[in-house]
Amino acid sequence: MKVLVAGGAGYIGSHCVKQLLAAGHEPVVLDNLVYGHRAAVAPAIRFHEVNLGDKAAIDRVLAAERPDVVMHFAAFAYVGESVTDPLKYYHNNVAATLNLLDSMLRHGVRKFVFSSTCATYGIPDRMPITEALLQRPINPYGQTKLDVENMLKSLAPATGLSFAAFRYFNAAGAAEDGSIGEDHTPESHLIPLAIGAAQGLRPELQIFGNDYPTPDGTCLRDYVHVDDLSRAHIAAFPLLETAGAQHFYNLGTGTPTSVLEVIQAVEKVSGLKVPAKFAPRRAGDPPALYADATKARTELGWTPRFQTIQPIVETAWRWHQAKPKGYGDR
Ligand SMILES: O=c1ccn([C@@H]2O[C@H](COP(=O)(O)OP(=O)(O)O[C@H]3O[C@H](CO)[C@@H](O)[C@H](O)[C@H]3O)[C@@H](O)[C@H]2O)c(=O)[nH]1
Repeated sequence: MKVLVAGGAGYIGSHCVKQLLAAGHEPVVLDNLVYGHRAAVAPAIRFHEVNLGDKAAIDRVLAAERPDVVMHFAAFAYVGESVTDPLKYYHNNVAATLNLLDSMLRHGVRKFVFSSTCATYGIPDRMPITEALLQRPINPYGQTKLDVENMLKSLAPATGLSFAAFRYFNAAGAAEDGSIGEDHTPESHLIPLAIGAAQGLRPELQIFGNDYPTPDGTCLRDYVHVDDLSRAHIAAFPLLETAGAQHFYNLGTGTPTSVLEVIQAVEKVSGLKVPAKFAPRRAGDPPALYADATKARTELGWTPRFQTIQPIVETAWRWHQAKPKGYGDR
């Protein structure tokens, strides 16, 4: 398949591009490089430096490339910031996606894979989370992703668009060869911050809340390896052959891991101490989120190779050791 990967220079997108190549597909990357890194995409891959706010530019790319499938990873994904600047989230996560879909449909491209999130569930009534649970996001990040899911649902019957929307739990880890990994500027995610603190490259880690109703008082999350996520996207291609098909899948291991357990894993893997202190809760953080991914397992044959936090942190640690100096600078 020829696959246009929007956000292909970002964290999850770049890992997916690598997996697409390995599976014999033809990825083409579209990215504005505001958060992505050119160095995360192999030089041989065709690259369009385009902002999804620029409708004419997207149109030109779609007309020139005519891909079989579009995968869409380009979005803002920092939960804390979504609380302080929701408008930015509507521009970048909803309006930008509409531009992309509009252009796709005008050029007869009707297969779409969308990065959604477990943040669409908000604070769920039950755990683990199945796809059937009510979606009631508690931050604009989750809300904008749910808005796009709803947009896709209403477009599919009318336009023949077929799509798979993946509700990721916490994407984590790095390519096993250490070539690419997580690097956001500014960084807000737990594992890179904990590793940076251990290396003495970042300030002491703040643990956001130790009074949650969880076994050790810190939030529980479901950390899923980025290569496992990527494999699910590729496994969905056959489903997109049916015009108007709509698919939603949770992607997580089902293993709940607390913030303190992540810190312990980083200390064990690195042999270093993570300097950390307790801080107030962060707005918009649900106490616990972990997946029931039975649907992806049965319908896509998807089984995550990484089931627990330590081997995931091992890949992240390897990447942080290998990362070229200045990689995230701009
Ligand atoms: O400096 C930090 C950073 C994070 N945390 C905690 O660590 C956990 C994980 O946080 P983070 O790595 O920021 O991920 P989440 O906020 O859980 O958000 C991720 O998980 C969402 C689903 O909830 C995804 O959709 C988002 O893209 C992704 O950022 C949370 O309990 C945070 O409160 C800290 O204690 N200190």
